[in-house]
Amino acid sequence: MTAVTLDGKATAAAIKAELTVRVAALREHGVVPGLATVLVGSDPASQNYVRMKHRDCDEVGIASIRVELPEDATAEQLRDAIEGLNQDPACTGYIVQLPIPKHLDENWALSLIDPDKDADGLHPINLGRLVLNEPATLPCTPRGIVELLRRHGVELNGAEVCVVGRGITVGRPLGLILTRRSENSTVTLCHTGTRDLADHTRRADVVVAAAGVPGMITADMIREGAALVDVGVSRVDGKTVGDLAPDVWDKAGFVTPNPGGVGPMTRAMLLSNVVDRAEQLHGLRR
Ligand SMILES: Nc1nc(=O)c2c([nH]1)NC[C@@H]1CN(c3ccc(C(=O)N[C@@H](CCC(=O)O)C(=O)O)cc3)C=[N+]21
Repeated sequence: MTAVTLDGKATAAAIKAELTVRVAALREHGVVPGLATVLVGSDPASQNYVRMKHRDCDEVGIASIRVELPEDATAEQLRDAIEGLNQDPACTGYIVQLPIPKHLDENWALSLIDPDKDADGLHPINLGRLVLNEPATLPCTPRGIVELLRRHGVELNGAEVCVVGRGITVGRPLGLILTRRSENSTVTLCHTGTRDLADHTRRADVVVAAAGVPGMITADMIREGAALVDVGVSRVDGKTVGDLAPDVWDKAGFVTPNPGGVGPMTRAMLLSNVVDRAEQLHGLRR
């Protein structure tokens, strides 16, 4: 274990402390930020994530609203729930917990969210703003990864970053964020169609593993001293397993533990997006 730990849990705690101050200031202006979650169905992992998000809200003083729909909810019920939150002044930001049951269209549901209350940054308007270099609410996991690297002094300016995975919540938006002038990285976005993955990961100063394939990034695939970010969440024998193999710790310079890395940062950035939204909705920023 020679690598420095990119401690997401501790960094998230520091961010939550900063947010607590901003929430208190909002409350002094008579503004109470409120995060709502829409959970469709009863997947135990999703229930757990939603529970953690509400616990985080309590910690920093954000009010929280839970909306729950049955597994067999109709598109009309989901639309009514989303439109209800768009109209609800107590809700300053919200998310539709993904995945939703297969009979419902995820992109359709995301498109119904008021972009000004989109705490996940996954509404097409916000993703479009990101592409266009306009101010946008950014997706929580990519934002959390950038923040975690920055707070540990990992250089992104001019760095070669290899992102493994082209999903809508992580890989694709992360590539867009890192190639902005403010981050200034050179990004290689790898995926299941990549011919020689190791050829790309070996050249990288930073590897972000967001493929969801347990242990797929091994020590022989990375450059000595590289920073490694593990986004993978797979269940193997009742344990959470990431995309990094344990042997990377002896070769890398920085590694995110998993759990305790990207997950807590994702939740902290959700809170941060809610506070940003509440400040903006009430004319206190931007
Ligand atoms: N609309 C939407 N937004 C999301 O942000 C979203 C989503 N849907 N669907 C599911 C994924 C997954 N996700 C996680 C967040 C935190 C942890 C997390 O904090 N994990 C802890 C461990 C948790 C445990 O103890 O089981 C850790 O890594 O240390 C994990 C997973 C957010 N997601």
